[in-house]
Amino acid sequence: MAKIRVKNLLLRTYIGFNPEELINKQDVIINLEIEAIIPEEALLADEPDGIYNYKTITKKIIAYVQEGHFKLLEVLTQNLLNMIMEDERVVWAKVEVDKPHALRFAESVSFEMEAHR
Ligand SMILES: Nc1nc2c(c(=O)[nH]1)N=C([C@H](O)[C@@H](O)COP(=O)(O)OP(=O)(O)OP(=O)(O)O)CN2
Repeated sequence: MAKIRVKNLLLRTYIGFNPEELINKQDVIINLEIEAIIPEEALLADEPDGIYNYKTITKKIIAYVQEGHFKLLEVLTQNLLNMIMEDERVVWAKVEVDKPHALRFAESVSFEMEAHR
């Protein structure tokens, strides 16, 4: 078992329900923690056969977020967590999605959710 962290994935998407947010993309910053089963043979051989490939899930998330339209930050966060948990090799995962500049006077606002199998 190992914990994979994808840190500060900076993407742009439609996020929010204010009129201007419905038509203008905004930055979101995504942080992932994923506890996944590591195949013993991959460790022994130092080969990627059967590994939980962190690039695969990251690219899937990039495509989903950049092509999506979301009103609630909690919906985007929950959907990303569900996507990660679809893989049976994932034992536990935590997702935090920041919406920087969303609140006047605040550096950022985020939702954090986690799930375990
Ligand atoms: N479980 C693991 N998954 C992945 C590993 C790993 O060591 N363990 N390593 C890789 C790649 O080496 C990755 O680190 C770099 O891949 P790449 O340069 O293709 O990533 P990019 O996001 O820069 O790819 P682009 O297509 O150029 O955007 C992957 N998984």
